[in-house]
Amino acid sequence: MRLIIRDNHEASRIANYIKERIKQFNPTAERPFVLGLPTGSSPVGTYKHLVRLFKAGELSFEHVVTFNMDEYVGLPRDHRESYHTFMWTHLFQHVDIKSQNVHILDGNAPDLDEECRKYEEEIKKVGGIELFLGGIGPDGHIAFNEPGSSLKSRTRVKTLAYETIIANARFFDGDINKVPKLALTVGVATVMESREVAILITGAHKAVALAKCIEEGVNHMWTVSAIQQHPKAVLVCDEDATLELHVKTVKYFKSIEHVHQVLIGKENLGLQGGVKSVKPTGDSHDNGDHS
Ligand SMILES: N[C@@H]1[C@@H](O)[C@H](O)[C@@H](COP(=O)(O)O)O[C@@H]1O
Repeated sequence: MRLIIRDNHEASRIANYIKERIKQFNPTAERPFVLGLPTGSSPVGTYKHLVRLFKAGELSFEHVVTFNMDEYVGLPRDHRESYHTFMWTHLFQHVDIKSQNVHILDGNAPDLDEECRKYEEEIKKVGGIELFLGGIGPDGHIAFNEPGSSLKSRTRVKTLAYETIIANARFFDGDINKVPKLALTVGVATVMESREVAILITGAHKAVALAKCIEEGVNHMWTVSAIQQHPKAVLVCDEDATLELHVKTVKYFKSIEHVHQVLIGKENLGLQGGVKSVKPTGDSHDNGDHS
């Protein structure tokens, strides 16, 4: 696993990385690039840059299939805070993605369990997720996999933790009563089965979660910690999010990153398998498998 610490949340680098991954994959209608996507404030800048790249003619979503992480239950699809509205507002309506290639769980489906089962099936049908971009909650949840979720969980209905309801009240006029109490979410295993995972973590309010995630063991009370067992994972965080980490941990990951940048000879997210001639030894700074 890699930890990349930036002074600012460098949305353009992440967007560029996604662009590069899609281009390298060279997707076609028969073999699309399958991208997992989050909502929340963390990815907004990344989506803005992806739109910019599309408008500049540098990126096409024509053969990209997306699966979103989660959706509230019972919120009308066209509600301003539904994740459907979020995704179309921030990304999909601005790019050339085909609407049939967009997958977002339907929180108003008559049979929610069936909706979740079908979602997993759809993911399987397209050959699994290539790259899952994600965010976390202050309680360390990934998607809506709240503390105590099984690390083997699949897409299902979840009751939101009180902490999450409070955190998300900012989107509902600060009124916790307006925040839906249930959501549909991909499972921890659904995310971890994707071939690559990139998680954005910003802000001091997520510092404890980041520390739990990388300095302690895999634990269902901090579901993002499951990422420790992923063979190709990266966490991108800002300085504020590192506040609860040991100085030694921060120095370690910064030095790894520094060496990596020197080896590849150029600034990039450090996610790419750009080292062709030099094979560094040890974990976290190899040819891009981030293990
Ligand atoms: N279910 C979503 C998560 O998928 C998201 O990662 C989290 C973080 O949101 P933000 O980026 O706004 O902090 O918010 C919600 O809880």
